[in-house]
Amino acid sequence: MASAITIQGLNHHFGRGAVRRQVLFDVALEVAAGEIVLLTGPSGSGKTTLLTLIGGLRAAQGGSLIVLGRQLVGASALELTLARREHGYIFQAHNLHRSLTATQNVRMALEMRGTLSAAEMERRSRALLEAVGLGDHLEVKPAQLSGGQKQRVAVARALVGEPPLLLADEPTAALDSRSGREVVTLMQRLALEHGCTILLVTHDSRILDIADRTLSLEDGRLH
Ligand SMILES: Nc1ncnc2c1ncn2[C@@H]1O[C@H](COP(=O)(O)OP(=O)(O)OP(=O)(O)O)[C@@H](O)[C@H]1O
Repeated sequence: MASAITIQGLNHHFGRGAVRRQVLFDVALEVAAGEIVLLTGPSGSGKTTLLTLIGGLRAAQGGSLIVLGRQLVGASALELTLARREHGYIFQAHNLHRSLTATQNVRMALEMRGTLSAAEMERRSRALLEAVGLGDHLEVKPAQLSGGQKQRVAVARALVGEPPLLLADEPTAALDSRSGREVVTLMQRLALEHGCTILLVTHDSRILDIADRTLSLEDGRLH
């Protein structure tokens, strides 16, 4: 099967001079297209750092990091921007726009790509919000939604463009067990229906069963 992510010899340091500190050590990882991989590990072990490197949200410093066929080590700012457009990304904090409704928040992910008509973007955004159980909250702004509902809007926004790669950082941390289960089931369905590859950072033992494989990062080393 084709590879979605191939990492070899990836190291990462934060800071300069005397405060320079290494947080990732010689990471090697191969994730096949369509695979669901969970990444666990203690707080501070480097999970978010690794996810943001794979997502092109920070520049990789050395080694080799090939994501959806693009080499991200040494990539220009433009190349990283192009890479980011191919990923769905769900953050720990939902990062919704406060002034936009749920539907507008989801639509934004499609508007950035600029390939669909306004009517089609509206249709897909509404359909996905309905799929995550927010059909009654389409025109509501984030302030009127619960934490779990906001996170479901964020999930809909990440999935609406049917990305080939979904990167999620603790997507269920703020959710009760029922909404957490709904959110991961939705991701799993996307993976099956569209061959989407999923890399998910989690401490949530309730969702470990959705994984094809679980990896552990400890002190910046992958096990
Ligand atoms: N921008 C930064 N500058 C300096 N150090 C950082 C920066 N971001 C993270 N670190 C440090 O790098 C290490 C790894 O952090 P990271 O956020 O990747 O861990 P994590 O495994 O995701 O933790 P958590 O489970 O608590 O979210 C930590 O020691 C952290 O303090």
